[in-house]
Amino acid sequence: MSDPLALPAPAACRLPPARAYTERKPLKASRLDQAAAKVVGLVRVGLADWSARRYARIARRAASQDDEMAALSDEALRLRIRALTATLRARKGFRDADIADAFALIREMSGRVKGQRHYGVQMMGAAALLDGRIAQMATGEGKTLTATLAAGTAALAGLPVHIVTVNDYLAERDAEEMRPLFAALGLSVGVVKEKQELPERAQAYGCNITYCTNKDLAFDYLRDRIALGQRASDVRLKLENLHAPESRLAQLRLRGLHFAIVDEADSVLIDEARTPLIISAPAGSQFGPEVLSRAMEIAGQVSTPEDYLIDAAEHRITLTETGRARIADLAASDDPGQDSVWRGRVTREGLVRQALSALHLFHRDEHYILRDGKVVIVDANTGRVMPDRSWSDGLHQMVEHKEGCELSGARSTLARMTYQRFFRRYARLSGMTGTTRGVAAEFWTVYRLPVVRIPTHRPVQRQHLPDEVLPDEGAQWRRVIERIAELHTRGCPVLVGTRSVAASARASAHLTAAGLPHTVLSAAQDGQEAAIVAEAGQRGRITVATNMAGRGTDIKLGPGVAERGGLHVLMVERQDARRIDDQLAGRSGRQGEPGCFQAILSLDDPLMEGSFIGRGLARRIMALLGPQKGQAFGRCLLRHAQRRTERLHGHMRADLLHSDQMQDRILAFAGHSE
Ligand SMILES: Nc1ncnc2c1ncn2[C@@H]1O[C@H](COP(=O)(O)OP(=O)(O)OP(=O)(O)O)[C@@H](O)[C@H]1O
Repeated sequence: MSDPLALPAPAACRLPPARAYTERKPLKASRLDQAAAKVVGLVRVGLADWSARRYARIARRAASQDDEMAALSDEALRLRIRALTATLRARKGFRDADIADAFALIREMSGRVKGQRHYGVQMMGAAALLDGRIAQMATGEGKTLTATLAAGTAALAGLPVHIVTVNDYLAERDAEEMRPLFAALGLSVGVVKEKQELPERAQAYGCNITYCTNKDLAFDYLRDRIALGQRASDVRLKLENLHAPESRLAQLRLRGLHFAIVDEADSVLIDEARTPLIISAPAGSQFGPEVLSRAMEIAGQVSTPEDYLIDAAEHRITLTETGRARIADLAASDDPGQDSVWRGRVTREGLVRQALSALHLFHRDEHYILRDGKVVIVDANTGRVMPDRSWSDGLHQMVEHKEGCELSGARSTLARMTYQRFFRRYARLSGMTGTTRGVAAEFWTVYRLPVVRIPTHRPVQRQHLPDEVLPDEGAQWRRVIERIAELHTRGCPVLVGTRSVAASARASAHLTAAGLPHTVLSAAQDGQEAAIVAEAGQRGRITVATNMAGRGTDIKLGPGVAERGGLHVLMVERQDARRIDDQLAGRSGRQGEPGCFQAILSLDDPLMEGSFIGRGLARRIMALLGPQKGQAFGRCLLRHAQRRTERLHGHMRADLLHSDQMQDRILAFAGHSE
């Protein structure tokens, strides 16, 4: 970057500070510790967090230097940055006065290089990040720019910083957007991308500041752990590195876990924490198509609820005793030779369970798409494809078989862990999010992260219209199309939010039938993402998007759009958590701009599947209650279904963490706190 303000001594990658592979010791996992943390967590959430006052003081102190900073020549500003770097490196920890000085300098530099000066509330948020907290800042408040203050200060102090986002698109976008500012501060910026090999990754992590996704980061750490082996102590690693140039450290991607700023922290640390991270390697044996066909056949001959139970919410199939006996009979009957695969109970039942899962739990255009004859998983949280991931324990091959695709090789697990356990290993962890609704206590119990609410820069102008609940999908789409047509005529851009590729396709079909021009953004169209997002705020645009566009995307309003009420976000399916609804709403009304959020839903909503009341009965009650009370009843039902899913997911995370902690005892190698 040939930036006129860039420091001459430059963007070179620095050596890791003191420790060779820094990471924090695992948290204590005894029941007593956990119970105590739960109580503290609840108390913390209940009490006002006074630390926000301290952050406000830091912000004021930084702002008081504005005139002095503005008067500095570019050269004088560079000298001040050098002096500050020396001060920060000489100290242990961050003092408020130093933080204020750093913020004042970075803010001034940002104004000169990018034309964007950090607001006071952004400095408050950044101070919270440096203090190891979750800064709760409303959607659109500029968290990307906020992170630069904390990351810049920590990096000047010599800490390698990881800025963690939810997807490749955001990691790359944010890195490119902020690179000129960091370059001007003399800091190097690396981006970790999905397809990179080890040297490129190591180089990106070797920079002062690294933008990456939570998936890449956690998998790279897992791979490092495999390379390091069990119980490789820090001292031993340093010694090895001194004496043997080709030591294990040279095979590592990361430089340890020093300081992480997790953007969209609720998505990364809470929602994604339900899925374990597994590194696998090609396994020796694999079942051929005949065995998979036979499993599918048997799966077609058993029935629910006598033989098996489907738990759609937990994505689990449970065989009943009757089912087990039936499967044994079926497997034995047509197979007089008794192929050895079918003789063992565990293998036999495992195969049929996977076949049942492939048939009843994993649906095309929802959980996966077909691309170039391959099954490509769609991440339920981000709505994005994950081309290099596969389901474990033979499920992936079963789904491939169901779809008639060529079978990929079977894989066996090499290492496994959870996001909870991974992020807890950071010496300094912090995060930013638009909402912590319902999960603030969990941030504390699981990660020891307190939440601090940061005020908005300008008052929020977004209008929330009351939810409308229609009895069925047909009525819902008639109403949705009517509303979109009305907004389109007014020139208002509309973002229609769905939960799956299939729902987006349905929305698109309805819009086409109504003659409304629109664009679809989903896992199937991820290549054109930037272009679609850039256009979504223009006059009269209609964009249909899965939750791919529900987080982080910054839709800029075109000329004349603010006068027409800004972007109108229309949600047609409730999400698994209220927080995710809030995030979708937050695509409009950013930075104090006008905007509107509305949900038009139906009792056919996928969330209603596990509801205590059947859809038919719910429709009858709604009709009986009349328009107004019926609406209130419908809204109540859907909220209840959402809360049920939130609770269920909470239990799943707790279970996963518990089993992970058990494993930790076996797999852990010595990590040392700072
Ligand atoms: N200090 C500032 N001065 C001018 N513009 C700013 C400032 N801070 C942020 N912005 C602008 O505000 C918009 C929103 O920023 P950004 O996308 O970082 O918000 P966010 O808080 O991350 O949103 P979300 O919660 O949706 O992820 C961007 O267009 C950004 O350029």
